[in-house]
Amino acid sequence: MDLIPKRPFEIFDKQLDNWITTQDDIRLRPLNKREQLAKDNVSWECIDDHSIVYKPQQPHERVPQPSSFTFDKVFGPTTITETVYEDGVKTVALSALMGINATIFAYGQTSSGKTYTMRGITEKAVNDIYQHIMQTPERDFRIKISGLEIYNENVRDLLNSESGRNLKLLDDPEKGTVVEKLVEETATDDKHLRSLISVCEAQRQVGETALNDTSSRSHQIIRLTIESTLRETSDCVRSFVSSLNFVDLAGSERASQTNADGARLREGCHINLSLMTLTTVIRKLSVGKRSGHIPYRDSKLTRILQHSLGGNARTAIICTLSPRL
Ligand SMILES: Nc1ncnc2c1ncn2[C@@H]1O[C@H](COP(=O)(O)OP(=O)(O)OP(=O)(O)O)[C@@H](O)[C@H]1O
Repeated sequence: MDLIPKRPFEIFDKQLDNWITTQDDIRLRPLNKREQLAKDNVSWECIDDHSIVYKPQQPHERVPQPSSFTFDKVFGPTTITETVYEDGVKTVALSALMGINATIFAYGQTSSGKTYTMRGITEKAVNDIYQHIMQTPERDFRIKISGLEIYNENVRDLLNSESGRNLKLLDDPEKGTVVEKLVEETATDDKHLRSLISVCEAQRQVGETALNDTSSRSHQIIRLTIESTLRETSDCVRSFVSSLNFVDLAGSERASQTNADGARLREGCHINLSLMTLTTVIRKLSVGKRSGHIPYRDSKLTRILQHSLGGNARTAIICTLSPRL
């Protein structure tokens, strides 16, 4: 699986005061209007396609050590999402067409560009999936979609607003963890699939923080289940079933930085705890069989994604980074 680092590195996550171990890509977003008006400086410099370095803004500022980091790919502020998709996560996404479970995460602090990046990536992947279907007339494809969000450790169906705010997780002996009563729709074509994705995005819980007027306060998982069967009998593998997960994580944050209190503060605690569990699970998977117990059950996010993280699975993580920390 893809989480085994080819070049292990650690990125200092200033928001959580926590080291996460991962591989894969990082995308630095450009300064937004507010930051430009405030004449903010960019705190990071992309040295080349694989390296990024932190530039302290104050003479006595605490700087993460080391202050330069290596990734599979570094995408600078002028890079468009199409390039992030093509040069980064495309091969992982399209492996779901070959029967391999695939998950793409956007991870980063609040307002760093996770939702912006993940929407673009989902759009490009849907284009490629339907292009592949057109070019593979010998197979019969069926695409199903479900969408959920995990908000304060409660699971909500994004395709069925009537289903309540706290769906149960059940252990199925064959399928692993399943979400009770989660609606799964079959897409009739790409247009229908796009409209269902839009329904999920519109249903998601957002709130205002000091860093983002429309901050996503939940983890969102859009899951495509791709089934394909060979029309004629032959020596080739006849049927594939796999899932492709697009996971837009809630932003990691420090309460002081987002001026959080009340509901926002409670949300932030849940968000940070489940991100901690996710990083622990990923770190343990990265070291392979020696890692012992993997605490999937410590958060709903990792429980739901268990089969997509371990086993017959490929994973890509895009860390998004704000130009100002
Ligand atoms: N690469 C980019 N180019 C241009 N604008 C961007 C880019 N990335 C993000 N933005 C803009 O920055 C703002 C914050 O982005 P976004 O909402 O995607 O952040 P987020 O990480 O999902 O935040 P949160 O965790 O608070 O939900 C949005 O207005 C978005 O349009």
